[in-house]
Amino acid sequence: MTAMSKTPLYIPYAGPALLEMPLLNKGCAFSKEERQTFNLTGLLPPRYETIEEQVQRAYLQYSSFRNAINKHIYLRSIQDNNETLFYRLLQDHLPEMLPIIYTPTVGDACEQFSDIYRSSRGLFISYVDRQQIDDILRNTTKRNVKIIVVTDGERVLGLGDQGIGGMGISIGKLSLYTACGGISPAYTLPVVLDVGTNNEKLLQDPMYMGERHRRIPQAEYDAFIDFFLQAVKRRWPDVIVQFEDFAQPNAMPILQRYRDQLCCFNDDIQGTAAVTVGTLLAACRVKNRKLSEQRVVFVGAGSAGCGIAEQVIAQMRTEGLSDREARHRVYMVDRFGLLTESMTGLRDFQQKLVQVSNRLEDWSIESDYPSLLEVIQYAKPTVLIGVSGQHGIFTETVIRTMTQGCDWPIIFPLSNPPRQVEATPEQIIEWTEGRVLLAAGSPFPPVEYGGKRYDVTQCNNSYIFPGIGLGVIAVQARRISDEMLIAASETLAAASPLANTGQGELLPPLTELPELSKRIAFAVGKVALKQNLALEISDEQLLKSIEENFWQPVYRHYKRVCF
Ligand SMILES: O=C([O-])CC(=O)C(=O)O
Ligand SMILES: [Mg+2]
Repeated sequence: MTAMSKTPLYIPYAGPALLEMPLLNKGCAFSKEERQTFNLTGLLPPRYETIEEQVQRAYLQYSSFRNAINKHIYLRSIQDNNETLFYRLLQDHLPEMLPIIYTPTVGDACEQFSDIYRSSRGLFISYVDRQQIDDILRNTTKRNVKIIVVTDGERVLGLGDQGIGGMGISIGKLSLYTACGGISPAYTLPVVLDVGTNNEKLLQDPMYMGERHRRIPQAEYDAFIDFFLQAVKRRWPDVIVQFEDFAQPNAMPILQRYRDQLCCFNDDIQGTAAVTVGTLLAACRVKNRKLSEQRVVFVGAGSAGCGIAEQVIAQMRTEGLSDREARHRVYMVDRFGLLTESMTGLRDFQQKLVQVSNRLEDWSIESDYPSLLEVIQYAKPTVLIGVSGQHGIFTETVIRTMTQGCDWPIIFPLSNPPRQVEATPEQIIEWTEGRVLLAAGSPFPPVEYGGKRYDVTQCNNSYIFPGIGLGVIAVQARRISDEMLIAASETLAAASPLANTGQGELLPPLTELPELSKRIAFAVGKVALKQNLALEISDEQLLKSIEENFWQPVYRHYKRVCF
């Protein structure tokens, strides 16, 4: 794409200030005429460059950094200097750069946020500033925000409480909304709510840039979340709010409280569920079996695990099982073992997923609750999903025992980043002797085993959320329903190269993410229309709206206007 996009942009900015606006800056791609018009002559090296030439230089510099975090810092500095160039660079090198701006390197960027901080991006909303919330939302230069990713930094990936370091994940997710979902960066806003941190290391760290106090009490916290969301609604009534990396005790209650009040969703609960069910459906298609025939064990019964489990159950019901039958097929294992009806202290959403005791009567178990290994021995699962954040919890014995009980097990170690993974793809391939349908939550390099190369499918939310955002914007949906998420999963499963052709991976390559996001957007938009949650438009108009909303990293021609 070398052509400039057609319509000119009328802007009142000029001189050095224009070069400091990342949404408008073009660096040496400002033409001679533009340099005259906007008082830029002499402020830039004299050569006029194309974006391709700029990408070439940036890529050379990028490649000169050896380690991932330095590459991340470099890319983020381009993003803060010239967003069009940043996204064009990403577009040209998507599979290489996705792990740098997103999982896994974004985890390091969150942990080291204050150490590597360079320039401002997004909004830092502190509890102490809450009375100024309306002013804060007016302080951003972005007037027409369509997607906010907000975190309170309490459970960043599998890395726990990172305080304001959570800003890194809000920025990373929104970069994917643009790179893969075509949402213009002018419409996105990363937010971190600073409600303190319980991370002692951060509280003691002289570099830490957040408020230095422990997390505020629950009642104040709940009121603050409400205060924030009401202010957001006043400022941008139609915005999509994506909740990201909230800790378990808050994630589900916030979603339940607000999902009928504004257009919001929780990526860790619903995005993870949608991508996992989509990948499971693809794996079942490869095996020529239904999801409702599988027995599924989850390791990790937090909001992510329980969210996926509910979505699996919903899918089994659509395949003809009763709710009871479906729930019998799903086993949740947490720190203390299998969730059973005799277990106390469970949260509401866990309570619905317990196994009834009389189904376990034949099991001979060693302590109060069956261990993971005992669940594998007695329940004989065909699917094993890890969302525990516990590295090494899928031991060799666990995997070998599972393999004895079923042909072609489906095993998804989903915890992020890679050092938290339940077992590495290499270990799982070795212990199953290559007879496994595998997907991991983070990117992993291909595995050589028995003279064969196994590419590792990445089952990550990034296959889902950019398409949902695009679909919601294209039809101006008012809410995000479960049915819209199911449509996203089904669209993903239908795109599985392995299921469709017997070749390739379970999910399409990352290079296809933009095209896949458009297909997901179409499916999501159609469901929103059917449910009367959106504008009344035809299929052709929907397709057109998706294309029109899909922003491309191409410089526009500028004309000068006065304030
Ligand atoms: O960011 C990712 O890669 C997936 C995700 O939401 C999480 O692990 O919290
Ligand atoms: Mg997350």
